Amino acid sequence: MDGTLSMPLPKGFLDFLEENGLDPSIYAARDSVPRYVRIKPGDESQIPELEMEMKCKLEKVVWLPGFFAIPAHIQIASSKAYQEGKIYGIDAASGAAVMSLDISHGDHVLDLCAAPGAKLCFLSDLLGNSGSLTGVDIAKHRLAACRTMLKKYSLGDRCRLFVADGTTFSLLPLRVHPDSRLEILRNTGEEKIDLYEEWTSRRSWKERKKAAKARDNLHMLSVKTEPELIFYGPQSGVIGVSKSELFQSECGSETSKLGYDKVLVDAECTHDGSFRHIEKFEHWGWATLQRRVLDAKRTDSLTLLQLKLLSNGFKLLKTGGSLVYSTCSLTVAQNEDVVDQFLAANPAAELQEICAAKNWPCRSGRIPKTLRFDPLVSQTSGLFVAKFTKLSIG
Ligand SMILES: C[S@@+](CC[C@H](N)C(=O)[O-])C[C@H]1O[C@@H](n2cnc3c(N)ncnc32)[C@H](O)[C@@H]1O
Repeated sequence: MDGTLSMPLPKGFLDFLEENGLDPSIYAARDSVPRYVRIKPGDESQIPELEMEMKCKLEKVVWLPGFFAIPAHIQIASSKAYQEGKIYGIDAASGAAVMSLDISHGDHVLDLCAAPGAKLCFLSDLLGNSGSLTGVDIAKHRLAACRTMLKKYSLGDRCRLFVADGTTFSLLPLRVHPDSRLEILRNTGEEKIDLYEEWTSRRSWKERKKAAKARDNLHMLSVKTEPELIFYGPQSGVIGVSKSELFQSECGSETSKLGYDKVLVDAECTHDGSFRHIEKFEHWGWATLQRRVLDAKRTDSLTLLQLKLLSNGFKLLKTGGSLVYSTCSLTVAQNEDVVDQFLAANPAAELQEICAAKNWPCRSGRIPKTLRFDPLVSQTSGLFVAKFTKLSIG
């Protein structure tokens, strides 16, 4: 054990850090890292009331608009503002990953690894009443948690959520004006039956039977063929669309024009940069950490997964659009190495400078233009961020 750390780390984890050239002292800095909250635009006037309720000062994060730091021991879950959906917890480094995308009014945005949904909420928050947001995650129960969050924070109006494998997901954004679709729905008589109507969590007996049959088939084939739509908001563009239209996959050349304007690939990783995640293993047992994080075979398959997610996210990006790749691992294997392999295989991909980062408390990754946040330098959780654009070639 390392005596300088307030949380004793097992030898296996320290070896993992050493093998990956990571400094264990970044975990010692965790006690001084605050908790971060974002206040939804328009609710800033509630700050004094919030401070009284939480018995602490909300320190403005000067480099990240709308973000506030509070002492790490303060729990926001019991506060009225949290329960009323006016503030949500999101680490400042996660906020920076989202800000790197430079969301503009009207953007169609894809979040390829969306659950549990903090970045999804922030994306929706930035889009406001414009564009669309598509969230994808392979874990249905985790994506269901995203749905709960979106509803709680009233951020789901323009969002649709698909349970799907992000390495093969291929649905393009619906670039139609939601209102024109609603008009079709109102005026279409006999075909209405095939068109999506307002989303409801209650499903008819017929739909439940159909879903059960699909599950049985899936079980027999043990493959998932089609993404499962588990939520869509009234302005997501889904209402009034037919199933065949919604599930029409991208087809090569179309994507350059009709793909997403912005894509976030916040990939599955070993989470070793997130000390709050590592801390959980104190309760779950360090053997679980060994199995889930340190196992070399798992890490190898993870880097392959990360590369596939990044490559597929890029495929779905329109020409001139921006993609952000992030992980909460600090290992080079899951970050710079993945970026190098991706760039070598994708001549249309170009690394971009993250302009806003000039004033951010982070350091450069091993590849220029990439960023690394960590508790020591940034007073945040650990995060790697790289931004790409898609060039028009050939
Ligand atoms: C680091 S978490 C994402 C955190 C999320 N962006 C947020 O801000 O709350 C990674 C997510 O990737 C999902 N995932 C793992 N493999 C996937 C795959 N093949 N396709 C899509 N999602 C995947 C996991 O279920 C997990 O929810």
